[in-house]
Amino acid sequence: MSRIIKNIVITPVAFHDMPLLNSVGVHEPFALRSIIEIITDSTYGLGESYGDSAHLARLEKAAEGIKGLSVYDTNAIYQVCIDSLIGDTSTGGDGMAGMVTTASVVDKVFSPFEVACLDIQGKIAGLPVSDLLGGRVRDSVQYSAYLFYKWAGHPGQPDDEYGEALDPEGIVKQAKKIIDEYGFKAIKLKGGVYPPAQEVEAIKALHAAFPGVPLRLDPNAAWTVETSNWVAQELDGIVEYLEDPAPEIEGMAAVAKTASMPLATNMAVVAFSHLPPSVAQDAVQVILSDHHFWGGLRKSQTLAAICAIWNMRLSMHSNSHLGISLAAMTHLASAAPNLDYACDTHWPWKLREEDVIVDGALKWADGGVVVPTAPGLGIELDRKKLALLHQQYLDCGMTKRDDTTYMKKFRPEFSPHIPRW
Ligand SMILES: O=C([O-])[C@@H](O)[C@@H](O)[C@H](O)[C@@H](O)C(=O)[O-]
Ligand SMILES: [Mg+2]
Repeated sequence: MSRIIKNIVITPVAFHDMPLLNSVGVHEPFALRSIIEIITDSTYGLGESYGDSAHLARLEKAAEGIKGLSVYDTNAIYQVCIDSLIGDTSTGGDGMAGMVTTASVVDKVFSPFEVACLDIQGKIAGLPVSDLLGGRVRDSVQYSAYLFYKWAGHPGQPDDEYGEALDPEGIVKQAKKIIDEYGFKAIKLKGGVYPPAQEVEAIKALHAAFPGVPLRLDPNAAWTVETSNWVAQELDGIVEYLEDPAPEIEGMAAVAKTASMPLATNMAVVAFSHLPPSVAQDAVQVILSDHHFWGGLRKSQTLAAICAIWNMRLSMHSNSHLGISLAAMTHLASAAPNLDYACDTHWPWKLREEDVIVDGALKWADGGVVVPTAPGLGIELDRKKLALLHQQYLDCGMTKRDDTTYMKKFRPEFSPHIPRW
């Protein structure tokens, strides 16, 4: 099988999303992604990334330089990504709505190409990607029930299947529905939406409704250090970790001094250069890895190794995504021995039928995804579905994720300023 990259096709897609609330606003009716196909003479490999226009332009530029390289030469591919960004002055555009602002742009651009190369390497070797990463330590990867406060439906549209969740009762109802469907064994609540006392009440209601189930609360840095300390006291013995209570490494370090539970982050420590100051201050005890911005699967393994050395634990972050990302996340988590928290996924918030991969390769069972054992990522592109979601991208007219502007359309007084409480 040929190892030389002959062509790269990048297709922007849009899929329906529900009105999920967070500290910066509310999800729009569609989430955007980019689907990356690396093509050789004999096969193809898949990657998935953000779909904002600025990110798409960066991917396209890097792709030009990557053509002609070998799928095994990921060092050269990384260098092309570095070079292609010289003089890039565009800002943002990563599809994270301003919540993860200091991740490495090079790592974000490189990631989907690396995943697609590993997909091809696995196909050539006749081995699943998990084997290329050192082998599976678990046959199924656990995910958490990722709960959101949400409106019943997008304004002006019918209610969606999950309906409204604006108080503790609504959150418990949502948890029951998601857990009934997927069997999740850990629960995360996205906070930073209501005053902390109400979110604490929601966690306590979940604790009462699901005794013994590990819980997490993530306000996306919407609280001051003082407020975070109060929440930490209230949730002592109730949450397995508090995620990004306060902004920045310094804020997290100040909370960590008194909080009884570990602090986790996908905002304060999002690049390798953030690790030394964080470790020095013992600011976070759990890193939420995310191969989309930590530079792919192998660099995520480096992160896992660093966490093991410095006695930090590892979990996994998620944004809205499709099946290619879920496959990559699952292979990575299956081969990371110290990734023993249930990973985050936005999966339940998309329509089941909306994806770009052939049905059946990713199987949900008991709150987890069974690690595919077919060569590569173990998934195939469904070109008809890809064309549909690409058409949806063209028709929806969105070119970037902007939760804040969408929120302001309905609540003009809304401000995404943090810390808010
Ligand atoms: O999708 C959302 O609203 C989340 O808030 C997401 O954007 C965050 O990046 C993420 O899930 C998190 O854990 O912070
Ligand atoms: Mg988070």
